[in-house]
Amino acid sequence: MASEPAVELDGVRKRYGETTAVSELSLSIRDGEFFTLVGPSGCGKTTTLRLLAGFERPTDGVVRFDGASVTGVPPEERNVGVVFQSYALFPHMSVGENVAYGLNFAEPPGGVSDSERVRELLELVDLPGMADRDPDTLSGGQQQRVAIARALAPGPEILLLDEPMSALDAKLRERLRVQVREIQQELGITTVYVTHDQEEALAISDRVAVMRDGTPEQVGPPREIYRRPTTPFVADFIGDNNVIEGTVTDLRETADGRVADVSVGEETLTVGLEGAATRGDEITFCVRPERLAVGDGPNALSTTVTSAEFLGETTRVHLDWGGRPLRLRTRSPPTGTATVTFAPEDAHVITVR
Ligand SMILES: Nc1ncnc2c1ncn2[C@@H]1O[C@H](COP(=O)(O)OP(=O)(O)OP(=O)(O)O)[C@@H](O)[C@H]1O
Repeated sequence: MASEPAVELDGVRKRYGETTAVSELSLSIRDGEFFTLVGPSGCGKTTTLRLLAGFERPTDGVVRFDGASVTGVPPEERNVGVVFQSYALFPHMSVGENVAYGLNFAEPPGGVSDSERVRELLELVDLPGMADRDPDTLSGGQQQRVAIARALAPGPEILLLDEPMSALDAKLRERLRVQVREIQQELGITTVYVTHDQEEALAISDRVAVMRDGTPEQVGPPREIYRRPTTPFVADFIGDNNVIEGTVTDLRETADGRVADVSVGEETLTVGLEGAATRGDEITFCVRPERLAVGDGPNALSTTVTSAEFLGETTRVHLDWGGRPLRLRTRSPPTGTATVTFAPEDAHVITVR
């Protein structure tokens, strides 16, 4: 028999007066999984995490850990470790005392002494020998790792992280996210992570839920979310994308598979098709900027360059295609006018109506 999900939200809704913070929230998170909630500000990520931590009680629905309801169980009895956006370390305590505080008078797991547990944890978060330091003398990234060590001190079964990197600069964030993933893998701890940063979400997660207006709009592994967005919102929010709408004028079989001819303004484009469609359907598809190429080929679009952003290895070029904006990512940016093309199989159909 398949084991129970480590964490389950079943038909959860949370209202604050007139505001619905989360609705129709049903998610199953597997044991040992690194699961990320990503979405724009106000989509209900923090509320979801607070429901899991036990700081909030759902208006409707059930929260389960390992198959058992914890809906009315207070935070201190949930066996979760929580790390917030701000490090919230106690400035009058040493690093080691901060970590030991996380034990909250509980016996350290594994029958070790408090000081041994602190030593183990500081090693885990790559701050060995820092126990006597003042938190003020550490960098933001190091302080956040102390906060993680403190949350892990009593050996929780679930780790909850709410935007733990948002106070750090970009370089530190990139380094810390790798460290967080390594810590999580080493412990194999079920982790729920909240971020508004889609790149961060793709980089560290086993699975991602893209949230919008209090509901997950798509749940899946990073590659699937990136390659096969199921809604225009996900296509647009995750990574850079060109989302295009048109009308199906024909359906054909080609050597490369089934395609639809799609009328977009004055032009007809050909896109690969996996699902069903009929002539006259309204279709929304997307093409990633790195899948557009300058030159001749199928789906040749005449464009004008409006601006370009140098990103190092590649340049993001903003194009105007008959009044529609398009983005191209390339190592050899065009100037002036450019014909760009994309292969039908590089178009991903999002919706057909
Ligand atoms: N305690 C509260 N009282 C009233 N409304 C709240 C409360 N907490 C959250 N909300 C509202 O619920 C909605 C979801 O908020 P939440 O903080 O969960 O979003 P979020 O995705 O975490 O946003 P952010 O990325 O800005 O933190 C918002 O409209 C917010 O204003």
